[in-house]
Formats: sequence, structure tokens, C-alpha cells
Amino acid sequence: MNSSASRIAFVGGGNMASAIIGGLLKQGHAAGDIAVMEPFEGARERLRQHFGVEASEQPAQALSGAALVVWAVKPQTFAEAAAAAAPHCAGALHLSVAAGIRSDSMARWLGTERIVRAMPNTPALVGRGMTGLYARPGVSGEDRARVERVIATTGEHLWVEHESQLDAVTALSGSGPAYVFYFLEAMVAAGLDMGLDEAQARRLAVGTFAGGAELARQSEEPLALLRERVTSKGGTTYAALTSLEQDGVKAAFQKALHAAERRAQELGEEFGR
Ligand SMILES: NC(=O)C1=CN([C@@H]2O[C@H](COP(=O)(O)OP(=O)(O)OC[C@H]3O[C@@H](n4cnc5c(N)ncnc54)[C@H](OP(=O)(O)O)[C@@H]3O)[C@@H](O)[C@H]2O)C=CC1
Ligand SMILES: O=C(O)[C@@H]1CCC=N1
Repeated sequence: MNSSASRIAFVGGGNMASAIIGGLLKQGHAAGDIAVMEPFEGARERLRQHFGVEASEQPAQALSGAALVVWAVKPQTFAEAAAAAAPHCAGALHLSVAAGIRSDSMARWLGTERIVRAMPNTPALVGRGMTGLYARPGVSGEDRARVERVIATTGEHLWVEHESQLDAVTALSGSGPAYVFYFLEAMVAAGLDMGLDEAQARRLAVGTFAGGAELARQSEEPLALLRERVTSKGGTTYAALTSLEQDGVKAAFQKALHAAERRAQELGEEFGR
């Protein structure tokens, strides 16, 4: 087992852990300085084969000597994992990506104030993640910088001042890629209905989303103005947007994000005890 300031241990080796590990390795972090505590052999084997990192079900083996512990378990299993892991990570900085689980709960379970919460998203897999970060008041500038260096390997980040804002981040950007895929699915299905083939429809839909997002990123103009520039008077876009408004799509979408935010709050209450 290594022991060094750059050693990072992950608790939970699923989707989000893999996205962050992939980012770290691409940026030159040594695989030998990464270990994962993961209870299921299938997942451990995949991590070893895919990333060359150490994976163990034994907390002592995975966590000892880690300067940073990244919590990437489901909110439902966080308390159980924390009980097993806490005795083996004294002195570490903790970074949680779990939706909803409050830093108060983590401080109680882990006996430390050195806690940062992150809400990443799956485009981290391709280095285009968008992550919200919140640091508990006691976290030093050095610890914040350390977390930033890890998260920067997966894309962009922004800090929020109040922990409750992370539930909004979860609803907007954490779950957000699923909304993008949902709209893409609808666009592709409509393209098929109208006589395009699947590959054509997918390419057009994905290219349009990527292009629209890039235009919005590079522009400082209001989003409504960018929309209006597409909407010729009496034209096709006007017909489509009128149909969307008549069906209440914008209101339904806003309602959906509030449902996600509420669920993040509930997860914290239910599984943070
Ligand atoms: N997926 C996403 O888009 C995002 C997820 N998140 C957050 O990331 C966290 C992980 O999500 P995700 O990666 O999708 O989930 P996964 O189910 O892919 O990963 C969780 C992993 O933890 C393992 N695990 C279960 N119990 C324990 C335990 N006691 N100790 C250690 N490991 C354990 C699971 O095994 P098994 O599967 O066999 O139970 C699984 O491999 C969640 O808290 C989620 O809220 C945050 C942002 C985005
Ligand atoms: O659906 C979830 O609960 C997690 C958190 C954000 C994205 N996936």
C-alpha cells in the first residue's frame, strides 16, 4: 500500500467514480495512487482492468494513507459505507458527490470538518462535466484548491455559497444530462416519423444541441434573444414554439426540476440520519 499526499481513495466504484478516475488518469495522475473501496468483485475487476487502479472490499486496504477520500456511493448506502470506512481515513480531506447527503451528516459520521460536497454530471466522462462545489466553513483554501484540481480533470466547476443551493445544482446540472438525452430522444423520434433514418436524425439532433449550447456559451446575449433570432415571423420555428407553449412544455419542465430538487432534499432527510 502506498502512502502519499497524492493518494486518493474512492468509496464506491460505479459510474461517477469511474468518470472522475478517468479524468484523473487522463491528466497524468498515477494509477498506483488511486484505490477504490467497492464491495462487488465484478465492479472491482472492471476498475482494475479498465484503469489499472487498486480495488478492494477491505476499507483498511483501500483507504489507509489516502490524503483525499471521494465518496461516490448512493445516498441510500452512504451511512453504512461511512460506518465501515471512518476508522480508516483519519486526517483525510473528504469530497462527496452523493446527491442530498448533507455535510452535517458526513461530519457526524466521519468526525471531521474537512468536507467538500460536489455535484458533478456524466459529461465528466468526456472531460465536459459541469460540477457545483460547496465547502464546509472550516475547509482551508489549500483543501479547496486540492478539490478544484481533482474536479478540473473532469471539466468546469463553480462554487456555491450555501449548501442548500447544491440541491438546485443537482436538479439543474447533476440530473441535467438526462433531460438533454430525453429531448434528443424526442427529436430523433420525430425525425424518424418525418422520413429521416436513425443515423441522420441522431446526427442532426446531437449536432444541433451541441451547436446551440456552444452558441449560448460564446454569447453574452439573453437566451430569449438567441431563440428569437431563429424564429422567423410566420415561419416554422414559430409554429413549433407555439405548439410547445400550448402544451405547457416550459411550465412542465420547470415543474420537473423542482421535483428533482425536492427529491434531493428528501434524500438528505431520509438517508442522512
Ligand atoms: N450518475 C450520475 O449522473 C450522478 C451521480 N451522482 C451521485 O454519485 C453517487 C454514485 O452514483 P453512481 O456512480 O451513478 O452510482 P453507482 O451505483 O454506479 O455507483 C455506486 C457504487 O457504490 C457501490 N457500493 C454500494 N454499497 C457500498 C458500500 N457499502 N461501500 C462501498 N461501495 C458501495 C455500488 O455497488 P452496487 O452497484 O453493486 O450496489 C456501486 O458500484 C450517488 O450518490 C449519486 O447521487 C452525482 C452526480 C451525477
Ligand atoms: O439521479 C440521481 O439521483 C443522481 C444525482 C444527479 C444525477 N444522478
